[in-house]
Amino acid sequence: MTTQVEEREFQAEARQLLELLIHSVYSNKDTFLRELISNASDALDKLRLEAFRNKDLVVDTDDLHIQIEADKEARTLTVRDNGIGMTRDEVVGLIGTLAKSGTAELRRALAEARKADGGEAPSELIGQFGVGFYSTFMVADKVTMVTRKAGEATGTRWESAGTGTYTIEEFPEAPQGTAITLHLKDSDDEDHLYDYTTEWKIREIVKRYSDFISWPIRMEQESTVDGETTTEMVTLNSRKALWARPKSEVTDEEYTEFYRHIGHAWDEPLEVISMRAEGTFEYQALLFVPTHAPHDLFTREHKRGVQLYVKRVFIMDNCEELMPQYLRFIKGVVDAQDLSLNVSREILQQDRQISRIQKRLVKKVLSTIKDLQANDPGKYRAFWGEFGRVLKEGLLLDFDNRETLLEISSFVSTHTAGNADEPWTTLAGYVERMQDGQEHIYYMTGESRQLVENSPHMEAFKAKGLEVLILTDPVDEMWVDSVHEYNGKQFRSIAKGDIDLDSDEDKEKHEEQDQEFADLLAALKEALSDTVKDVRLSHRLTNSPACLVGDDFDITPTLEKLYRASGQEVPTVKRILELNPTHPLVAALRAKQAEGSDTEALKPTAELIHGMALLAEGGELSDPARFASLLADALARTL
Ligand SMILES: Nc1ncnc2c1ncn2[C@@H]1O[C@H](COP(=O)(O)OP(=O)(O)OP(=O)(O)O)[C@@H](O)[C@H]1O
Repeated sequence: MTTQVEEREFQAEARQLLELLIHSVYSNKDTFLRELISNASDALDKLRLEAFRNKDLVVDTDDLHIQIEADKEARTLTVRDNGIGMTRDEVVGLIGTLAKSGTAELRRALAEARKADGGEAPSELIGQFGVGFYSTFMVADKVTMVTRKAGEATGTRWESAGTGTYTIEEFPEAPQGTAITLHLKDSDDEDHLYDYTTEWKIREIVKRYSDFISWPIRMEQESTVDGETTTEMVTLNSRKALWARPKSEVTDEEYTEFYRHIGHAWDEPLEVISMRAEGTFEYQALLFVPTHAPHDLFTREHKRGVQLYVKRVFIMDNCEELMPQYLRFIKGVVDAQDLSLNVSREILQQDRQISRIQKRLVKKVLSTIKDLQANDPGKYRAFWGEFGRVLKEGLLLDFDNRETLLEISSFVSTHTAGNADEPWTTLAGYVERMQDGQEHIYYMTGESRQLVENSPHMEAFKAKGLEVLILTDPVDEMWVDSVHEYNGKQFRSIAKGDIDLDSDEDKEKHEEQDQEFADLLAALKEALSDTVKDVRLSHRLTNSPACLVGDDFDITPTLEKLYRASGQEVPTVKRILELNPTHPLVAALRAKQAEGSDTEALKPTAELIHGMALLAEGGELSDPARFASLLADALARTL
């Protein structure tokens, strides 16, 4: 059979990354072996599962393992597995391109670091990201991969020096699985580039990073007894499932490496949660709260959550039935004893035991966060900064745990804004600071802190020193509509409904003002009938002439925008224009009206006031050109 060697180019991003790795002075080069072993272990998991599910697949699963072969003379190191393997298209797609999350994030971080430094990016950055297969180019100047997908008749050989191109050809004699051979660079201890053909070095790396891998990692070992040299195959890893060992017997380092393996993560876990249930339905769980949020946490691509094992056998990644959406950042393993290996997503969805496990896991995660909040505020703040936005989705979705979620949530408020040490308040903190006679927890939603803080709606609250929660995450727009109270105190939007913070005495004055301004209000209402549903006097303004408010159950303009951005049709909600009777503009307008100016003449001013109110809260004018021309006319008349 003729095999044609084809030369191809790496995708542009992959080329940049390779360039970086080849010239990297990053000190921890040893991690390349962890990445290769991790990929091989995943490939073995996949094969076992596939063979179990697809009885027609002709594969030998008797001795699934990983083998490391070092050749001192040739200066090569090979990591071989007899796992699922890859087709030619998969090799091109998975290895030749760079669609992966971690690497995209790394490129972004590098570009940012470059911009900040104005020069070279610190190569230490690389070490914080899993660059997977590509990390081999830190230690090798040529990499050869031979692979055959389980069930396929022929294999593929891939080779690259990492300099922009790779070759790919058919390789009929490839055994099932994948063998990756690194043609090692010369060792240079100063550059942390060790001799990766030495047995002790390989042993050390496997022990440190991959001891828990459940498949045997084997290597030939030479020993000389009485001048006679013999070789034997030894297994380098203990293969102990970490979740089955008591927490006291596992070191932090072991947990970290395990977390990195299952979570495809590069950071340290913030918290480790270990659980076990015995009795009618036995399971063990090992969960991790990450330190950093992955960048794709808010995209549909985000997939890696909790893995399901059944009696030590890997069954599936991202088992949504075990962890609700709003805790999708939690990584880990649940190993259930009493499920069938054949279990499918459909079965899991209906399994009452599984939903019971989920309930317990959720309670445990939430109580861990609560403990952090009480006992380690620094860690809690780090957690909240990374995952608060996701956790708040639970306020909408998890009715059972709503109270706990409200307790462990934090918010920016007018009391905390700008305080770098204490940027958030809990609701308990807010309630403690409530003024005598204050009944509600006040909040305002909006697109940014600055817009909310400077919004006219805040004026009376600032004047009276009343604290307001500043809610600027998209999810805030949603939960405030379904969560009505915390500890008996109702939530109240300061941009909705009729807010009146004044005393009884003031209220009498308001009645008089309402009468005085009645004609003006009616005329403005008529002039603006296409845009607003009512015009009334305001009791929340002290400086601005006007603001726009919604009725209690109206959706906010920000929410309207969010719905539209997600492609949903929403009717435009007409709002209420509130005027400040003490503002000179409003007072003068009333005087003019009393003199008998007609509604037509009032119309341009009415439009301008409405436009100003919209701009003041950061809104968008529907016809900016018209607003500008009305403004120009009005100014011209003053000159
Ligand atoms: N030994 C292998 N056997 C089968 N497939 C493999 C093997 N090594 C890599 N692959 C495939 O190539 C893909 C890319 O591997 P790579 O190590 O670059 O990234 P990854 O493992 O997906 O991500 P991460 O770097 O975040 O761990 C893998 O997802 C897998 O599908």
